[in-house]
Amino acid sequence: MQRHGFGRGEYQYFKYPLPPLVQYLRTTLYRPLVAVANHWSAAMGSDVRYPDEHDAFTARCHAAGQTQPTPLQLRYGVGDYNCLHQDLYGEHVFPLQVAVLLSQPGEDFTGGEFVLTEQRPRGQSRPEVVPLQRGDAVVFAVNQRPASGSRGIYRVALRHGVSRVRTGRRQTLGILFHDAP
Ligand SMILES: O=C(O)CCC(=O)C(=O)O
Ligand SMILES: [Fe+2]
Repeated sequence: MQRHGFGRGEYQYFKYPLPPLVQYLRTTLYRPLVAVANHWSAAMGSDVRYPDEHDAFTARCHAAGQTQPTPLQLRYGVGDYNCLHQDLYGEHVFPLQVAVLLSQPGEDFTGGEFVLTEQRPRGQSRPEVVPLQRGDAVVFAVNQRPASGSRGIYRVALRHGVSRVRTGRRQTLGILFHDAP
């Protein structure tokens, strides 16, 4: 889990060409997320805009030397966990990512909860556990998202991780839309 952050467990990045299902999920999930990404970018005062199709965004990553695919499979056994982290690898960052739980909580494993923390400016981090069943996907911010308060829009910084697996085995599919150098 070194490159992925820190923790205990196995992870495996897919290579190009991606398995057809992973490729399909990456390109089709991208489309509805572009509107959110562009809205967030404008709200946070950034000039970055994301193209409608994932191919065009991949071309942008590749032109900047970010050519390594980032979708990955993660496997956690007893005692494994994933420290709170952000999957930032280069200049080009698509601000949302997806994780799909491939195992059934309570049957295949216990513990191993998907955890997010949200940090408001000058604030402490607020934890959030996202309850997932096998086959559920969670869409979450890679780095920052805008939030509105009484004094306008401010940035919330997110981190994500997985609490310790207590019994069994937990598997996930992680889909990031930017590639890595
Ligand atoms: O195993 C998980 O639920 C989270 C994996 C992860 O860190 C990711 O998909 O980026
Ligand atoms: Fe991650």
